[in-house]
Amino acid sequence: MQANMDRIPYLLTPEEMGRADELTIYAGTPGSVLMERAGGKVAAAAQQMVPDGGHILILCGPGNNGGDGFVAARQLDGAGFDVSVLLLCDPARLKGDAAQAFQNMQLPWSQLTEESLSLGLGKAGLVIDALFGAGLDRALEGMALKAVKMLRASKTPVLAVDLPSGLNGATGAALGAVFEAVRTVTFYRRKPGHLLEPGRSYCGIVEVVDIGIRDDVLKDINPKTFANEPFLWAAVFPVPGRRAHKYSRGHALVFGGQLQTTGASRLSAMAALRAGSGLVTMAVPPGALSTYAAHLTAIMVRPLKGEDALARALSDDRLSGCLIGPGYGTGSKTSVDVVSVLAQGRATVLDADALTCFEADTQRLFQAISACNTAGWAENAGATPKPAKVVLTPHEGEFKRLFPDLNVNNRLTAARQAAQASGAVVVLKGPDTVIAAPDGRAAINGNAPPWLATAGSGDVLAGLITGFLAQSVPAFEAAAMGVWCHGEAGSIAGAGLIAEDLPAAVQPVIAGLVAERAG
Ligand SMILES: NC(=O)C1=CN([C@@H]2O[C@H](COP(=O)(O)OP(=O)(O)OC[C@H]3O[C@@H](n4cnc5c(N)ncnc54)[C@H](O)[C@@H]3O)[C@@H](O)[C@H]2O)[C@@H](O)CC1
Ligand SMILES: [K+]
Repeated sequence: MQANMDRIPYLLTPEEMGRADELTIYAGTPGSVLMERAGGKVAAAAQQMVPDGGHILILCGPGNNGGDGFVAARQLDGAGFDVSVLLLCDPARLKGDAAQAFQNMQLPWSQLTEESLSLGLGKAGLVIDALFGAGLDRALEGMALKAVKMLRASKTPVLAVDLPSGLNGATGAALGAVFEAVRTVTFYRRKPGHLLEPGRSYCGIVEVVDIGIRDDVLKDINPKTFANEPFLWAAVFPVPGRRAHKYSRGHALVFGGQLQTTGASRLSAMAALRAGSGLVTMAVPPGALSTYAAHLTAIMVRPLKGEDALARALSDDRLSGCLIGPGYGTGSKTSVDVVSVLAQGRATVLDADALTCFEADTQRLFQAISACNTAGWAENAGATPKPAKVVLTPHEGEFKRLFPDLNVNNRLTAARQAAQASGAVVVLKGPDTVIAAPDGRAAINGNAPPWLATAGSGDVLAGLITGFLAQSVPAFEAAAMGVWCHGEAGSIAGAGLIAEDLPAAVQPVIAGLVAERAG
């Protein structure tokens, strides 16, 4: 259990981290000891960043983040480095462990002013930002704000303690001006703000260091936020057994658009096949059938013909995952078809047009999702919400159309609230895609290269998730593995990629995951 908790990529909000500190202190490790270890690790990082004898300027704030700075100053001085300490507040304001660390420092210090900072920057090879960490509760102002501007102009590298000052650790939001670090040393576990933009861009390289907090505390805290890394879903990653056949590996149904827009859903279907779905069928308008057929080989194509075409397409019991939306059109027929698909109770991904068409009537969508989630369960099968079967994959614009009241600037909370409101797993796409489940779990993705911002990339993602759903992977994990594989495929395809390159690039990603699991 302990070994596994080590590997689960938990992210702790600053409040949860405060609780981890409290529980550790309660269990017998004084806060001053934690601070000593934290400051020591910061000093060690600083030593790697400046040559022996280099000058290090340490900016210390009024709380425990500043306390870590005092400890680092003492240890760096002891190791022979030339350090200057600039204090933002009156030392009389320091309290508790930080006041003690200041006392123990026994080094000359100065007030942080424009003059002292300018003097320090003239000789420093590194600045340690120990102004504010988890306790920041408002935008930087006064001399802290001026310091951000002066540091930016001086181009001196910054090592941030816990978080670059000015950044909200829970949301990754800039509360105003923020220090730009080349490296951030944080304690015990990463915080959401290290992965969510713009926070991630301000942090530089994030290093997580051990300060002696034991994983036992996690049982009390029960964190529900994770980095989207393979350990999160490796246990349910679908690997075919030796006796597998194509019918045992799932059958995905992808709905295709009209003749003018066949490309989007074709990309999705290819991706569903690459994700490992044993069979993929496309249900397409009869007038576009020959176009689809001419461009697809391993994927079956069926015409959606006649009044009950949709019902017939959905009647195959072996279908295990559906995707509707890419290139489907935003007319009222789309919303009717989506409701019909969801009424079948199958695991389903709704993307693009299948989201936009509900802009004026989101309740109808949420009711259809609820019906999908409960389909197949006996009415008396417990009152608890049923596991989500539906995945929504909006980009920010689509998200705002479906959830106009939610604040997309706080992407983690917005995605969580959207998942709760809709009863679906919500994949809020972006450079820091957030995957949120109605049960409160959320994962933040960090491996997507900016080259993925290209036409058709989202269609591939929707297809990957559908392919995993079709193999009976639960919705949250299917969405998380789809997003991760998409990011890795983007890195493999590399600079200059186009969406057509992505399905093939998924193959080495899957091979790598399987090899890692075997080894
Ligand atoms: N025992 C612990 O709790 C540990 C805490 N550690 C450090 O402690 C930090 C958290 O310490 P604190 O909770 O004291 O918080 P901070 O050190 O981040 O600062 C909180 C103080 O700053 C003030 N403040 C907040 N925003 C301000 C603004 N914009 N302008 C001026 N003043 C502002 C607050 O009123 C409060 O007095 C962590 O980030 C980490 O660096 C580490 O030493 C490890 C152990
Ligand atoms: K800081």
